[in-house]
Amino acid sequence: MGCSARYCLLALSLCLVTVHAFGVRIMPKRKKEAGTIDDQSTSASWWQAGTATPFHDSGNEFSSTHGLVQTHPSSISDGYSFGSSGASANPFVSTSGSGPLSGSFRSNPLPPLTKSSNGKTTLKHLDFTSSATAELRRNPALSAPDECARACREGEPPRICYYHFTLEMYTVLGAACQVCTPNATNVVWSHCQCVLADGVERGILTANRMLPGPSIQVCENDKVVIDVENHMEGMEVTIHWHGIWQRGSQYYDGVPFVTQCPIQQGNTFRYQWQGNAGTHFWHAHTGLQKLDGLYGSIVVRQPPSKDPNSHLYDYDLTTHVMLLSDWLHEDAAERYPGRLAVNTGQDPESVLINGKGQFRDPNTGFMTNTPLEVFTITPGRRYRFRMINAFASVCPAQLTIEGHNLTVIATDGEPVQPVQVNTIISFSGERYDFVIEASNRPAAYWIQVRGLGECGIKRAQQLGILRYARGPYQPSTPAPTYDIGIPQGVVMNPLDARCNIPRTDAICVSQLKNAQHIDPAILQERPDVKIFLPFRFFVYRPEMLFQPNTYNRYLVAPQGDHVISLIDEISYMAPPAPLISQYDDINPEQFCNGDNRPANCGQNCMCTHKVDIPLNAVVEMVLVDEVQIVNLSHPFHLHGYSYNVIGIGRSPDQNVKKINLKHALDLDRRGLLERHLKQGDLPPAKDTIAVPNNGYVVLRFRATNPGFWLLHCHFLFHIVIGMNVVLQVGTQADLPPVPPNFPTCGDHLPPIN
Ligand SMILES: NCCC(=O)NCCc1ccc(O)c(O)c1
Repeated sequence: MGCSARYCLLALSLCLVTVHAFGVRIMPKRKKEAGTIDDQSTSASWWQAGTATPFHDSGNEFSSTHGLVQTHPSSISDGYSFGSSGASANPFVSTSGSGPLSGSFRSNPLPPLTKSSNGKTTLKHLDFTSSATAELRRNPALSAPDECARACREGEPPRICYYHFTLEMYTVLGAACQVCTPNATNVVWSHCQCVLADGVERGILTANRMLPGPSIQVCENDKVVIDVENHMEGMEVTIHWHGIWQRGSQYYDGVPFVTQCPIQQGNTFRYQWQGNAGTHFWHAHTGLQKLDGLYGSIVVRQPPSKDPNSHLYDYDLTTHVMLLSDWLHEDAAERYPGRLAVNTGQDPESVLINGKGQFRDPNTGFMTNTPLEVFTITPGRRYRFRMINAFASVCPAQLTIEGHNLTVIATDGEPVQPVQVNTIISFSGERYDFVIEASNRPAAYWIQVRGLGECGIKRAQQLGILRYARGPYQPSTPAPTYDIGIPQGVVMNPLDARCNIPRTDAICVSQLKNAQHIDPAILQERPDVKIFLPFRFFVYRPEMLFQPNTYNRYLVAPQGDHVISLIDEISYMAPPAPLISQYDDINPEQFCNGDNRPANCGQNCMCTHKVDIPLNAVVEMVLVDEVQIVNLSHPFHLHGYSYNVIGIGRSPDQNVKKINLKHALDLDRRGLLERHLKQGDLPPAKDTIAVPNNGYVVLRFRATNPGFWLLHCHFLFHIVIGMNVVLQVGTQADLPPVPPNFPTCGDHLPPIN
């Protein structure tokens, strides 16, 4: 079969790649499969006809796909043993280092995972041998990523965990895919730079040529150091560590012009922080870069004795992170400010699970046959999974796993009393940790992630596989489709947000109970500070927006409205220099808030929205949805804190069709805002919460972390049109000093000579 080079390079499952002295020769591995398209040589994508099939190598349980070791060969050899059941070996034992890091250790009876050149076990998709070797060699105090991803033990000394992210413009299905895809002898190339995504070629942005970028997995009290080296042509960047409170490291929160100057092209910026426990993630906070691929997971583990839910699971594996993202087949910038005729709106084409998936072209019906993500479990064991919603679009994500209940044990890094559900709906920026018991028939089961809301139009979804070790690779049931999915059963976080009625079909976030002690001051009747923040869009009339000599920003929403975002009638504009490090360089007139609106600031009032909060105050915030678009609930993320979710609701007044600030204030006056403050109420702690459309949420926190903290809708396109506000907690005097040689920036407007 004279297969064209291009096709074979892409169609990994059909071809063997044999390396000869003269180069790479490509040969058919087996006869063409029924339904396989064998001439897509002109296509930029990796297609097959028919339904989704999990990609796997020829039956070797320890094989990887395209050089990435995706799953643990066996949870026995690769588990963190947190329970009494089952001794486990930690796979991340440094051959040169201090020996076994977990309590129990037994030799691995199975073939080893990929070995890197230094002989360490590596997991490429976690970048556990990082590109940081130079710094690591220079400084023996630093631990490598694979040394830090370990079981955490009380009394064990903390480490300094070092990461190096090289940010670049890169490509899905680029030429790297020619040199390190799996081959006949299953040689695994541990640093394969091939990014497959959903099998559709496009330009992307990457950290270390990976999608998602490197995973940061450490123990509580470890110090995390990340050198971010920006080589994206003509782009500046900051990285935000979503969920990390940055107490004492306020300068490293990664918000452009709030906590730092953006990192210029060619520059390296060193972030340093200590992580609060939980499932978090990192992502670019500049422009639209996050949607083009700049994100990755963060897991800060604890000794089991410190996790109130540790008795519920046996394993907390490094590979059981489930990062969900939405995916376009073009640069995100193509959708901003937005188009009117084709590719309108901002809805994604596709969804990825840990950067993997397949895509069915709605026009041709052809499906790419790139690998699906596979999570391996062993019968009888209980596993902690850590789900991260890294979506950028407005679509909620619905996760369902065939044949398995999900026991939710934490959200946004904070433990909750366990609740059992069958499906989890999450919004951009949220995390849900759940336990799966491998108690079903040993087989392979579908994982379905559906994009809801606006994503229903394109029916964007993705599949993954939950596989029992030594069982079959392929689920025996037909692949769930968008319309005929896995039965949803009990829903975590129902879209209808009907939260103040007893119901058996759903559990709201406000019905979760915190699994930890709550500061009694949080539950006192009157908070020290109460802030009502209504938010909405302002819709421009074209005559106003395109007034000659004016250049106001805008987003073309899905229905063609030209909008900006308002919080308390203000659209956030970043100042020209960072608040935290160059406060005095900023013209005070730049600042504003609801009580201090600039003179003549019209309906599209744009300024640096800043609300001042005294240090240590008990703060209550009421976020009120004045957008009032059915099916659109905005997830608000607060930097620097977790808040307690005191209440979620809608107007109890049947005559009120639409909630607004005035009505919310009235409800509050009449004591009708839902607040769970009774003795024994245990409002859960979160850092990202969806405000139900036409509803409100009541949040509280004690402002013990001084700094400049962004509070914003986590939808990416709403951030860039101003749905943000900065909370300044305390004063400059409460903050640690600016790190030495902290980069500066600002306007350059010298006198004209
Ligand atoms: N009567 C208000 C009309 C309005 O606000 N139109 C905007 C709708 C919108 C904006 C941004 C989005 O991302 C989105 O999905 C929808």
